[in-house]
Amino acid sequence: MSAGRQTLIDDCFVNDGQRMRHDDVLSLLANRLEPVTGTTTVSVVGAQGRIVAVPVTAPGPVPRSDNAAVDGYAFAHAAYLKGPDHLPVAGRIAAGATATGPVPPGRCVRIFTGAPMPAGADTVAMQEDCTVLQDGAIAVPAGLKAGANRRRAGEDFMPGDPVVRDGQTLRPQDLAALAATGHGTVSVRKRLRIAILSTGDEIVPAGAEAGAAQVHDANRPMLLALAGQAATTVTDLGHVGDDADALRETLATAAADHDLIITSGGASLGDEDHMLAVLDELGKRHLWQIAIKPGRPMMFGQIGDTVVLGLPGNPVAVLVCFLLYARAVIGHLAGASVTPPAAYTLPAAFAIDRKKTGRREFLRGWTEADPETGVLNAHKFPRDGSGLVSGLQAAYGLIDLPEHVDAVAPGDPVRFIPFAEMGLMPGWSGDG
Ligand SMILES: Nc1nc2c(c(=O)[nH]1)N[C@H]1C(S)=C(S)[C@@H](COP(=O)(O)OP(=O)(O)OC[C@H]3O[C@@H](n4cnc5c(N)ncnc54)[C@H](O)[C@@H]3O)O[C@H]1N2
Ligand code: MOO
Repeated sequence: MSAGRQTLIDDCFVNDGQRMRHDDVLSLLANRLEPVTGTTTVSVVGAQGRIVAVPVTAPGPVPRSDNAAVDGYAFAHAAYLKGPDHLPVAGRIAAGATATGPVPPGRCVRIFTGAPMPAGADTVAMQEDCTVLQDGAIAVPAGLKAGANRRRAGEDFMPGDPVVRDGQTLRPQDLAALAATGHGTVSVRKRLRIAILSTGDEIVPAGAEAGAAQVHDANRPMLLALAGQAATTVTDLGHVGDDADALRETLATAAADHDLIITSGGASLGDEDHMLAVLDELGKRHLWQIAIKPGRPMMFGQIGDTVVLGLPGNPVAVLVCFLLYARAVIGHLAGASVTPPAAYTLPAAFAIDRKKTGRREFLRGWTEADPETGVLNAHKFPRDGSGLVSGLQAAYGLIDLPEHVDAVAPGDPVRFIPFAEMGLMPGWSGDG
């Protein structure tokens, strides 16, 4: 974060106990956060996942000239309409060659896919449709339209057309567009510096021996993977116990050289939960307690100019809070355009007899076609516990039940947000 830049407004306007609505949390994050990353120039090769800092336009037309879309024979359509259907071959143009020409009327040139159209030719007959006659002339079938099998200069990009816009996260096809329009480099945001910390006396690292009262640290590998994208660098701060001094020191040290710290655990008000007190002591808190389930005790604040997100300890709350809020925070700080994920309205394949109104709930779910009707339904993981990592694995997305809903009957329309819409892509295997 640049020195002297005030990213967050320094007031703690949320009273403890007063829970903020989901939409208001998103507005708060959008209003209080701005990009903190500088810019750098990188090669187009390998730039996937980086965030565009400066919009790019096409300097010239693409294709750069009219060219053949197929291997075959190029000729003037007007002469072909009037003249004989066999055309002597007047030359040959391969892809990459300079166009010769002009092609004399009533003649054709041998041409290959991607080769520039010679002057005097506007139409290409595909070689499979043509016959090479004994005298070497080409018999062209009747019925070809003017301009057939010809690609026009600029039909993909005209000079000045936008190629990528600022705030856009570069996808492989965007790299193709940059390269196709002649760009070898692109100006992108520098990587956002994120630190990840687990808290709790009961936590032991993945792979360590654990007693019956201990819990393996599931959150840290998940958060490191979620936060570790091309547009970020991620520091693993490991784990601290329920010790206010150790937590204070770890957070203060990390704040010196990170833009964002994400913690999990210790977010509520138990005697061993220290996040709230330590954050209040070291910095400012802007939010604690959201009217959602899971993830209610998430906190958002700052230590100096470093943003702090204190996620609850339950792994389900961690994933949900990351996808709903941390992703938006990272986007705002890293200079990305932040847009709400697309949600699909689908019939519920489950029932919920009673839901508390005034609270937004995000259930773990997936979609499945009804075997009889073929209609896609939303299914929910049968158990709701916030500690169930297996439910996260079974899910393909979140079922979003708004505040006013008090029950769900089978067939009721519900909003389903696929994980892929929140940046969690399924892998290569068919079943995610
Ligand atoms: N009296 C109240 N108790 C609880 C409340 C409440 O409002 N009043 N809220 C509940 C809700 S909702 C949640 S969520 C949790 C949040 O608690 P904390 O953020 O303080 O988290 P912990 O107590 O440290 O841990 C909760 C749970 O998660 C396990 N955990 C923690 N870290 C990890 C990790 N890195 N990997 C795997 N599992 C982890 C931890 O062992 C606990 O089981 O509080 C409820 N209680
Ligand atoms: O809301 Mo707590 O976040 O998991 O149940």
